Amino acid sequence: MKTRTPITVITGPLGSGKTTLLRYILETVPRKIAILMNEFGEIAIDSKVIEGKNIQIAELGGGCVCCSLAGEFEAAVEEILETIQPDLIVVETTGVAEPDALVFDIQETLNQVILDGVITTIDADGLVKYPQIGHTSRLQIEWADFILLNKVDLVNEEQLREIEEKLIEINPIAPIVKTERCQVDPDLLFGLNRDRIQKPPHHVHQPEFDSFTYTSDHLFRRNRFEFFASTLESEVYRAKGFIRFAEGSYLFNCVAGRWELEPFEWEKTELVFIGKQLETCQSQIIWRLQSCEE
Ligand SMILES: Nc1nc2c(ncn2[C@@H]2O[C@H](COP(=O)(O)OP(=O)(O)OP(=O)(O)O)[C@@H](O)[C@H]2O)c(=O)[nH]1
Repeated sequence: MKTRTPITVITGPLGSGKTTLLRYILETVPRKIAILMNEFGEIAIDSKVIEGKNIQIAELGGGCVCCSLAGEFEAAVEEILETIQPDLIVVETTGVAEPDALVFDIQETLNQVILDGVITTIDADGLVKYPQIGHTSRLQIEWADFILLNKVDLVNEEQLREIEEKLIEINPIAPIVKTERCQVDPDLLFGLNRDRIQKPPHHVHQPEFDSFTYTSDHLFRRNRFEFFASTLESEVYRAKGFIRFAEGSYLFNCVAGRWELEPFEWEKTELVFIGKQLETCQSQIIWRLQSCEE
């Protein structure tokens, strides 16, 4: 009998560290891994960030894997199995995806694979700034087999304890490991052998976030862009993408008001902004970006 290929699902709120975890797994786990990515926003940033490392990535288009892409997901898994025959498949969902429909799909409809586990990354800093755990994040925590309580470098012991209590209240069975930049013993992440069976989801998911993109072939003035990032409109919870200055190009990441730039080769500026009620500030943001261009 043919063995089933294990699938690991990485989920977690916007900007909590899913791509950071994936990059870390790819650096540390010496197995043939195929990646399936589903991103929110018209331009796929995350798949570009992890590309080029001799790994196979399949992108699921601009929709949410938990709602509109079920058929596409199944087709992508089948294609990966046929063409790559990986040791394992890792799925990174969007921060706004609810994992229940996906888990149900993997467990019930895909008989060549087996769900190894759901790993949820949690942004400790984000939860200190926005302590209310919304419906989607709650499901991401509830369905986790393993939780990375990430960004511990940005909060204090007391805050960490409070967050941990909230997580245990929602999910008393998943182990919680506290991490900085998702650095965890990779052996803990695989072989979880999930045995909880997902009931058919009653899915009424309507993502509360929206997004828009900005692309440009111009170079940006770094000092102006840094000012722009530091004063980014509070409607934007998450921004990411590539930015080109005269001295080189960078990966830009911004979550809950905190931003960073990491050197990254890319030929044009491509930015995605994700937040709530973005229509109120979109034209202002675009105007401010244009005034950062050389
Ligand atoms: N200070 C700090 N920053 C972190 C940590 N983990 C991740 N980050 C940063 O947080 C930002 C978002 O991380 P990502 O891994 O891109 O988050 P994500 O969950 O993939 O984001 P989405 O796919 O947009 O939901 C990046 O700037 C990371 O470098 C951490 O432990 N500490």
